[in-house]
Amino acid sequence: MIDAAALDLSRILRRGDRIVFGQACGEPTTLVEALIAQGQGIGDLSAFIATSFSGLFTPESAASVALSSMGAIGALRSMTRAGKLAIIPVHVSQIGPLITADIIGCDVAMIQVSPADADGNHSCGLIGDYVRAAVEKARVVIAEVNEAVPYTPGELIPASAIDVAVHVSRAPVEVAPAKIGETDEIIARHCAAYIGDGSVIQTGVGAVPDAILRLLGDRKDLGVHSGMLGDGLVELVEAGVITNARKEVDAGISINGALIGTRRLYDWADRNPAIRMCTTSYTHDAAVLGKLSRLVTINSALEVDLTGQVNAEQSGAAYLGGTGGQVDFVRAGARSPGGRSIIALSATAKGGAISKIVSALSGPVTTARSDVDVIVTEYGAAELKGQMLAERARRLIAIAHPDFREGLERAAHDIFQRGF
Ligand SMILES: CC(=O)SCCNC(=O)CCNC(=O)[C@H](O)C(C)(C)COP(=O)(O)OP(=O)(O)OC[C@H]1O[C@@H](n2cnc3c(N)ncnc32)[C@H](O)[C@@H]1OP(=O)(O)O
Repeated sequence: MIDAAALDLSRILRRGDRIVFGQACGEPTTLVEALIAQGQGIGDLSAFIATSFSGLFTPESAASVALSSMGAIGALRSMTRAGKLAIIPVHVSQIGPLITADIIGCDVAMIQVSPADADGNHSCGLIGDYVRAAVEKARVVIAEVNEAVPYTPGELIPASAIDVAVHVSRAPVEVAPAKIGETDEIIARHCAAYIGDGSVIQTGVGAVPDAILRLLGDRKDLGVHSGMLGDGLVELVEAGVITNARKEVDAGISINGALIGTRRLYDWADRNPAIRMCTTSYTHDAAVLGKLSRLVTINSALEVDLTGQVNAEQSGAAYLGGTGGQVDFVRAGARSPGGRSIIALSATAKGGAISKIVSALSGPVTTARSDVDVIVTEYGAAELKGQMLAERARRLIAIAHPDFREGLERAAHDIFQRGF
């Protein structure tokens, strides 16, 4: 084990190496700082990270390492704005397999782990997801062993798999709960209506998911199977609302890939058998998800067109979101007996200047109209699964902001005049 000050990457990395970083709050910030400081001297380095909330990646850091990601999620928007982030459209379920197949290259894995247990195993702490795939593929594994990272059940990395262990004691990245606005609360009420006793929920983090969780205090035996969880989880588990008792698999355990929150969440998760951190090949896997009944998935988007095509990635030239786990979970929720998949978004953006229900998307299709189930805005829920195109347009216009409905009616008339 070495101290961070002694880390000389020029002795470990080779020119042209491809690096994979642990993501979200599992980002190894000491290693990222070292790479940004020393990368130019090594030369021609590239790296993949799925999301980043640290703020360490800036347009200037691109001089040390060329970064790619599945989107501009978290603090990566400054990078897309500056044209310094290469985007790989990929479902979260596929990131691990793409690393294993050497399509997302991984010569060096840079990860953050907890201190080792008595058996010499480090916990992946705040992130399960593609860490193991990176460790198994890399020529060199560099681990930031952080005393402040909780030991979470699930993904363990044996000390023997680590080539360079760097000892640190610093607060991991935290993401404070989002401020919940009036619109978020109304959207949350429409979404919560789909969550009953025994439902298994998947949400992202952010204002709407947090607002939904606050509305579930009277439900019984909720389950959790999610790609990420925030602070909102803790209260519902402690209140006995989330028990996972009725899940067909992983009964009694909240399944999760990433803890994205504050110290409160991290302390709660430490050696807590009520949670298990898993790989994305498990959290987002169709075969695993297919075993769960009453799965309700809730994700967000930038815009939805009148036929139900969902764009969660790009508005014109601005890359704002990402593919993420949306399609994995939309398909799973739609297939689950008694389950639903919800895309929740406010009806307008830019202070009400533009509608998010649109006649034509300004960016790519993230979720196909043939996969989409329920769209929710503050004006209600549009159930689209199995509906004809013209009926979809009627239902979506009904949940658009009133100021935009007339224009959307005219567009729908033009699009559907042949009677689709
Ligand atoms: C750890 C993991 O595995 S991450 C996996 C989870 N992520 C995913 O699944 C990826 C897909 N989802 C996403 O990326 C996000 O949920 C999004 C981008 C769809 C929505 O993110 P939010 O932060 O809730 O969106 P929000 O409504 O606040 O808008 C974000 C920005 O986009 C802008 N925007 C939103 N909609 C539009 C639109 N239709 N047109 C133009 N701009 C828009 C907003 O104005 C805002 O810009 P600002 O920051 O300059 O004010």
